[in-house]
Amino acid sequence: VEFAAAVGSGKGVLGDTKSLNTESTGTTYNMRDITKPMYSTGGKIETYTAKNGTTLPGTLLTSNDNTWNDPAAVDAHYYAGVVYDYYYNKLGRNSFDNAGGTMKQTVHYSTKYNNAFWNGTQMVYGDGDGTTFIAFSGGLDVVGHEISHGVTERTANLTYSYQSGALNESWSDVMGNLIENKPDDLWLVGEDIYTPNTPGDALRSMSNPTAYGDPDNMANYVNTSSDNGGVHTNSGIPNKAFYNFVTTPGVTRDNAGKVWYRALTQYMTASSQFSDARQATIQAATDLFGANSTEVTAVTNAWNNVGVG
Ligand SMILES: CCC(=O)Oc1c(C)cccc1C(=O)O
Ligand SMILES: [Ca+2]
Ligand SMILES: [Zn+2]
Repeated sequence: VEFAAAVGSGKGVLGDTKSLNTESTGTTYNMRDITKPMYSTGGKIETYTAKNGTTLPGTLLTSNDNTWNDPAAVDAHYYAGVVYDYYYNKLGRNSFDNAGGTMKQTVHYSTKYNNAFWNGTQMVYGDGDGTTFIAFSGGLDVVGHEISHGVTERTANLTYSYQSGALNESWSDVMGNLIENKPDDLWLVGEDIYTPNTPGDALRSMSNPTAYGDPDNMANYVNTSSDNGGVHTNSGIPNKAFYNFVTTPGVTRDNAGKVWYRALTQYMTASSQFSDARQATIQAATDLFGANSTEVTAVTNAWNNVGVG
């Protein structure tokens, strides 16, 4: 039987209704998006549920009427499509592996699980405990962050500890920010899924890392062994460098993304340190816009401002 692309709908984690790309089998519907360019080589976006267990990928979500009542799954599916589109349309990357690999995500992983992660082949989202976090797929910057861990793993493969780990984290925050592109709280990370009872807070701030206790200058680099050498804290320094760069007059968000992506995929390696990231972004900006471009001047000043010379 020929399966066909269909459009269903469902409410997301924050109660908003979204249209979903699904697959009709003729009698039922699968949460499977077969509309992306990667489908020409068999690539799809598929969403599964772990039913609060830890077996992956779990069970592919189905519906008998193409109306979907699992908010975490609705957002995971829809936002994965948004992330695919950004990488394909803005950066020319065809899925996380640049080979049209099927993007799989599993929601309802474990119980009250306050985390989301890329496990090397797929995305995994916890539901949160309902107080510190709600379902992790409910934040587009979070979904972009997590899938970008997959991109990083397949490219520079930045070792997830100390400075290279902080770069790994920062590049995920940057891509999540570019993909979410939310004007009202542009620079907050994870605001949609963090502490539902405390409006206006977030996991991190890229414009003002110190507001959340994270450094925004090399002079305040946190020397610690916890959290793999402070990867979620010291990311404030490259995050602030990106903020400086992208907010420089004449630098567009799209062009800033092109510079950061080219640096990651062409110049950075597993052991890259902050100074190597500075050099990689300067070289990428030079490649793309010329040695005397606004972008080269801006990115150089951006790193100088955070004390990375
Ligand atoms: C922006 C998403 C994020 O940082 O998620 C994590 C959380 C909440 C805990 C531990 C690790 C991560 C991660 O994805 O790095
Ligand atoms: Ca955000
Ligand atoms: Zn991360």
